[in-house]
Amino acid sequence: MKIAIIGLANSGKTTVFNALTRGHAETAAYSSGQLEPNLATVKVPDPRLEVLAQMFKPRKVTYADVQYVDIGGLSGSGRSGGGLPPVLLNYIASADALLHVVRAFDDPTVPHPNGSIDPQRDIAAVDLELAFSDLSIIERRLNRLNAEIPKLPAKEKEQRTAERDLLQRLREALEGEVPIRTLELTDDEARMIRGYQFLTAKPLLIVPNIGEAEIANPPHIAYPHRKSAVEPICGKIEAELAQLDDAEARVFMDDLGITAPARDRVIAASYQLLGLISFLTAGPDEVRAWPIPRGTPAVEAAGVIHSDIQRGFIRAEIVAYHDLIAAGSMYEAKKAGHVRMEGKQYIIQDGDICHFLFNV
Ligand SMILES: Nc1ncnc2c1ncn2[C@@H]1O[C@H](COP(=O)(O)OP(=O)(O)OP(=O)(O)O)[C@@H](O)[C@H]1O
Repeated sequence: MKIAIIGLANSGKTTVFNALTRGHAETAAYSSGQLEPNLATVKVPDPRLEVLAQMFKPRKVTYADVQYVDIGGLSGSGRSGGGLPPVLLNYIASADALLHVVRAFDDPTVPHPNGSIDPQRDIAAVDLELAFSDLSIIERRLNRLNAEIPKLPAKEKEQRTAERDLLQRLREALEGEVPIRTLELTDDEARMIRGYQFLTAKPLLIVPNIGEAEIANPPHIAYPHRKSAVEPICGKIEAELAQLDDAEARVFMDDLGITAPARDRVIAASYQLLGLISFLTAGPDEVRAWPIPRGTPAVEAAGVIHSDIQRGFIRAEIVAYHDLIAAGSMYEAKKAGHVRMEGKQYIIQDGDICHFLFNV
C-alpha cells in the first residue's frame, strides 16, 4: 500500500517524509522543484506485537508496513496552471491514498508560494488542483464515449452508456467542488471507475505542518469529509526526533512535553484511512501483523500468508488479542474457551490471532 505525500511548494513535504520514515532526504528553504520522488517503507507501530513477543519469545517480529512517496510540490493553481506535470500525475495516480502536507508553521525565512500562511486556503487550492486533474480525464473520456456509443452493438452500448452516465454524475459533483471519495458508489460503479485512478477518489489525510510553539495546542483545522482525516505534526521537530535513539528521544520528548512522537499517530491514521486492519500470527518462529482490508473473510486472509493455505483451508483457530492477554497464555485461553474454530466465511477482526489449519 502506497501513500503519496503531496502539498504546495515548501509546505514541508520532505521534512514530514523524513519524520515518518526516519529518513535523510534533503530539504531546502527554497522549493527544490524536484520530480524524482523519495520512497520509503515504514513499519506500522503496533504495541500488541511487543506484548506478544514477550509471551512467545519468537525469533523474529514483523510489523505491517506502508510505503510513503514524497513527490514535488503542486502549484495549487488548478486549471490555469495547465494541469499537473505528467510525471507528478503518474506518481500520485498510482498511490492508494494521499497525504496532504499543509503549511501551518510561520517562518519568514521559508517563503510561501502564496505569500502568507493560510492552511484552509491551501487545502482548498490543492483540492481544486486534484479536481481539475480528474475533470480533464472525465471530459476526454466523455467526448470519446459520446462519439463511440451510437456505433456500438446493443450489449456494449448498454455498458458504455452506464459508464457515461456515471462519469457525468462525477463531473457534476466535481464541478460543485465535491470530491469523488465523498460520493456513495455501488460496488459496480466503484469497479467501473477504478481504472481511471481518480485523484479525488483516493482517501485523504490532511497533515497540517505546525510550528514548534503549537505542538502542545495545535490550531484546529476542519476537514469533515468522508474517507478523510486530519492529523497535525510539527515536521521539523519530528524529523529531528526521528533521528534519535530511544533514550535520546525520551529526553527530547520530555523537554517538549509530549509522550509519544506524532509520527506514530500519522502512520496509524494513514493505515486506518487505507481501510486496513491487522490480523496477527504468533509462535516461536515469528510474531507478525498482516494487513488486510476491513471485512476480509478468513479464507482470503489465509491467502495473504500463502496461496496454499487459502487453497487447502480447513478452518481457522482464532483468539482475540485481548482475550489472550487476559488469559495470560494460549494454554489458559484454550482452557477458558476463548479459542474459537471459525470457517471460511468468518470475517476477521482487527487483532484476531489466527492459526489456519489447511491441507494441500
Ligand atoms: N514545522 C516546521 N517548522 C519550521 N520549519 C519547517 C517545518 N517544516 C519544514 N520546515 C522547513 O521548511 C523548509 C521547506 O521544507 P521541505 O524542503 O521539507 O519542503 P517541501 O514541501 O518538501 O519543499 P519542495 O517544494 O521543495 O518539495 C525547510 O527549510 C524545512 O526545514
